[in-house]
Amino acid sequence: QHDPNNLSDRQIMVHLFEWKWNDIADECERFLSKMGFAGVQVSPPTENVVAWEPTPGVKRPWWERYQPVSYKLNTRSGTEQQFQDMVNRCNAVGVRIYCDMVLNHMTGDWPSGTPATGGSSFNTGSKDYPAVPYSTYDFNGRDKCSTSSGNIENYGDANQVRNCQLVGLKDLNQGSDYVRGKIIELLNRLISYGVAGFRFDASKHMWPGDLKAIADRLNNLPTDKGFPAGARAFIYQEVIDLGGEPITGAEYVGIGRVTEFKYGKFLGEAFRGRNQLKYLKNFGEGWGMLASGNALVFIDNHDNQRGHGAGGDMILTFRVPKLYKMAVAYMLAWPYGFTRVMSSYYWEQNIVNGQDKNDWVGPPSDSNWNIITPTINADETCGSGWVCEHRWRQIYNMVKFRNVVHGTTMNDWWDNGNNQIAFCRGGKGFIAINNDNYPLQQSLQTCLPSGTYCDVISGDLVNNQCTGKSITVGSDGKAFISLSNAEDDGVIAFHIQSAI
Ligand SMILES: O=C(NCCCOc1c(-c2ccc(O)c(O)c2)oc2cc(O)cc(O)c2c1=O)[C@@H]1CCCN1C(=O)/C=C/c1ccc(O)c(O)c1
Ligand SMILES: [Ca+2]
Repeated sequence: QHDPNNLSDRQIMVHLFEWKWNDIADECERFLSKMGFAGVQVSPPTENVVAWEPTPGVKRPWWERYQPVSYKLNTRSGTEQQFQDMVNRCNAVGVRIYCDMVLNHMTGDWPSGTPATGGSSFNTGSKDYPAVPYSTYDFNGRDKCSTSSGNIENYGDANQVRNCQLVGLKDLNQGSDYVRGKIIELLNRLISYGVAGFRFDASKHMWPGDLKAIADRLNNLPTDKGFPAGARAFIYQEVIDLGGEPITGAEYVGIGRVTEFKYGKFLGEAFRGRNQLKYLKNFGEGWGMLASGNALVFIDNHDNQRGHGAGGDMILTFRVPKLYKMAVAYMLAWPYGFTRVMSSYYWEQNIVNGQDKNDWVGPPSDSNWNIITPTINADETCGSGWVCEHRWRQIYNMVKFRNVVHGTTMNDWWDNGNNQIAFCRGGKGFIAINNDNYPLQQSLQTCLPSGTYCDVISGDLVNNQCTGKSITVGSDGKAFISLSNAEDDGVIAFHIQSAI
């Protein structure tokens, strides 16, 4: 269903991509809880293939975790016990855990003897995964897929997209009672540990009817893990739908929310100058996107931040920090969808003919290929190869902003007819964005009570002082907003809880 099972004063999820379970638990307790995050999307917890040089030079690519070998909870992020500890520790401080679940397929083709993160054996030639167990009868074969290769060849054919193999990945038959039973058993085990919901990976490649049948048979969330009686798992389905294909996100909205990839694409285009920001006045359903209550929105995700995924080269990432922070600030101030903040790790790009040859690089790891624990610097940013966008002041302060204004609508929109915009959220928050190449200098309606407020983008409210800009609002709610195009950040934002 569509409710994230979040605490009411927490409205934003963070994707701690490739983090270890122990490190996520630490982050819940030392940062995510106090900053008002609703929950964490964690990487797939199911045992996956150890992808050692599928092609020369490629070692332990991030996408190995999207090739399950079994439903045992042993991965580079940790053991089943560490997983349970993480869920308990995060729930205890009000931060939910959402699991990224790869249910559409098992692995691609691998030589016999290829290892797996939990030591299980498997044979891709005979589609044999004894640790589940799955055998060839549990997969879509020639009876379901009509292409000569057995793989998806034409995204214009909805049957192929569901019943054929995605890039050679062994395609499970979710129409089979046995396969449904194994999937439901896995999801109910995670529910019993206190997980609040699931990302259904590659949902476009599964029949909505099968997903609904599975979702309907899940147990209620356990009251002994702090959920209200009758609570149901939050479900958000990855459906890459940028239009132009027969399969649309709309087919899946009855089961739960759907990832709205148009959102990040449109904002990437707008902030990169392809579209004037003034058009963002009706951003949402008015742009052909899903209904707000059905949408899971984000600026970038683990796949398209590498340039080739959905939205391609327009997607904003940590590599263009000024534009990225402006787009994230807009997303977190704008009353549409349930928002997800990406938290990445660094990798050195090697762009050849517009494509990053290193787009496969996995998380920071040591000489034994164990994932490295993020170090936290004195200024609360991350080190040792982790970007931790969620720890950037401009981003975590906008998480707070979104929580403060939750429940209000957007009002008092202003724009300069180009790329300077501003708007209120009820009488609780105000934001101005300048993406023109000249200063924004205007007296604007902020909708806030008169007083002095700290800009939460350029600084914080500390010891009743503003470490960044301060703004004085008059009795008419107006304030003089000055935002040069030459500043570090093209945003000013303040709210009733950043008042001095
Ligand atoms: O070139 C690649 N893949 C072909 C183009 C991307 O196609 C994939 C899509 C995909 C792309 C576009 C679509 O419109 C679509 O319906 C599906 O979804 C996946 C989901 C998985 O769980 C595992 C995968 O290997 C893929 C995948 O390869 C490289 C090498 C193999 C993995 N991979 C990748 O690039 C892996 C990508 C990947 C992995 C996990 C994801 O959740 C995801 O969204 C993409
Ligand atoms: Ca499928």
